[in-house]
Amino acid sequence: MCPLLYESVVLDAVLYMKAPKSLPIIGYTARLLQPRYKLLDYLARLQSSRGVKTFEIPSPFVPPTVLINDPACLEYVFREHELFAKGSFFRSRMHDLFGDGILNASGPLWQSQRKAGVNFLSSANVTRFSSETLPPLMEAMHERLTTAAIIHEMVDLQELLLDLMSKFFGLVAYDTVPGADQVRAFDEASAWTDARFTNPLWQFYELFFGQPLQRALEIVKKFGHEVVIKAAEKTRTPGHQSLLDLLLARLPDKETVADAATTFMSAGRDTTAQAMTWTVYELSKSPKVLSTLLTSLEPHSITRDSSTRSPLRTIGLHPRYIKAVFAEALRLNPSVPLNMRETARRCRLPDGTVLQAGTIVAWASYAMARSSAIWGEDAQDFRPERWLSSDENGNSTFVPRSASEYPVFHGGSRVCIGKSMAEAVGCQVLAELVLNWEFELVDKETRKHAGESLTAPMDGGLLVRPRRRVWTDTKA
Ligand code: HEM
Repeated sequence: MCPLLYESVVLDAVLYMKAPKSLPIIGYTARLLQPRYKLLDYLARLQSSRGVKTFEIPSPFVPPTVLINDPACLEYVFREHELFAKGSFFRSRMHDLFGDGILNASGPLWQSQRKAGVNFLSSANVTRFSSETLPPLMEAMHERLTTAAIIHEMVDLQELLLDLMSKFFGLVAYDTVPGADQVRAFDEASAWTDARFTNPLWQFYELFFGQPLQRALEIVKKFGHEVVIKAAEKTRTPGHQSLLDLLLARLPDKETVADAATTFMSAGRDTTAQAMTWTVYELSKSPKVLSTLLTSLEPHSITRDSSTRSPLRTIGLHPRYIKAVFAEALRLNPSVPLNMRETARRCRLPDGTVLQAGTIVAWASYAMARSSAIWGEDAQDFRPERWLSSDENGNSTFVPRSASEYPVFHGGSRVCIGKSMAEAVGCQVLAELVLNWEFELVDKETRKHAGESLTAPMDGGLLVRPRRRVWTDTKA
């Protein structure tokens, strides 16, 4: 027998295991069609019972798909980014919404957008945005919470945070705040796009029922087009280049710039707002962590008037603990809970699994976070301390984990370029919120889970009753 054929048959048969409880003929189709959070919980259970093995997820309607769980395999995927590409399965589903925007682009178009983005998200800009653009927007949010507190009204904190981030990213990237209709249209288009990944008959379905998607896409595209025209006509401020200026200088036409702009907005706004929402949720369930957080923040805060405190606005001065809280909340509630690549040619994963060209390689950050093989027996617990190590003088250091164990911001050459921005803004807003507000969950009993979207919004929002935090002395 030809050695290549022998390897393919034997290794595929031995190591290419089907995930358990796969049904005959339809395989995993029913599981893929169930609500996203059920699929994620199932994948987490699979990982905790079977460890970090690679599984085939069979479905007759999609290309061969495997789920990888081993950080060594994911490290290989991140390292070999040309072998594990975005692929036609991903791109065809994302194209209507993102066109040739960075998340969907490859080759020179990707490189140009990445350079523009990295340039734009320099640490000087991140500091400027979080110390100049954010504070007035936070003021407006405080006012909204104050009104709610006075009249004992409940608010959807997720909605407020999404609104805050829409305004923030709109201002820093485009000098324009998107309207409510535009934000709603984007959210709707995102949910439809997400459904394309699990509904094998999406083209057929959209032919009959896809009008809402078409309407939403029209609004999103119009917004992208308008901000680009506005930026192209604007007189430049010397020494100050907006994201759009950088994109216009590097990309071939205005349509691609509009796609790129919409993609950047989406990559930053939803992910960061959702991460903050899940962090407040985790804190509200863990009073001990909240109390440690307040104690850690207090020396780094200033009293602005009799009732309001602000965290110091320099990122470097944020105590380690809030960074650990944010990282831990994201670990358990990753903004991109499930991700994928497609093999460009036949290859073998580090665990021996042989993959044919055109195989979808998926991984679930949500499930990996719950794996005791990766995080230890308390993997399921919200424990920010796991990110900190203390020396003999009690000084703590934040100890990052590798991208392949903690793929929340992806890894390799397509690692998220907004990580520092997300951490700076996330920690800033969270510090300001917890220093000034107590949030009582309206529904304490029901476990919250992610809704249907390309990212992980909290389904049903985060309904809270805000109350001013009272600082009686120097301690919380
Ligand atoms: C908590 C917040 C965030 C999380 C969890 C997050 C996560 C991710 C992940 C998982 C990817 C990889 C997507 C893929 O290629 O499959 C990614 C890519 C990206 N992110 Fe973020 N992100 C966050 C915030 C931001 C922010 C604030 C920005 C910018 C303003 C941003 C800009 C980008 C861009 C441009 C890419 C594409 C990179 C490339 O393909 O080369 N992200 N992010």
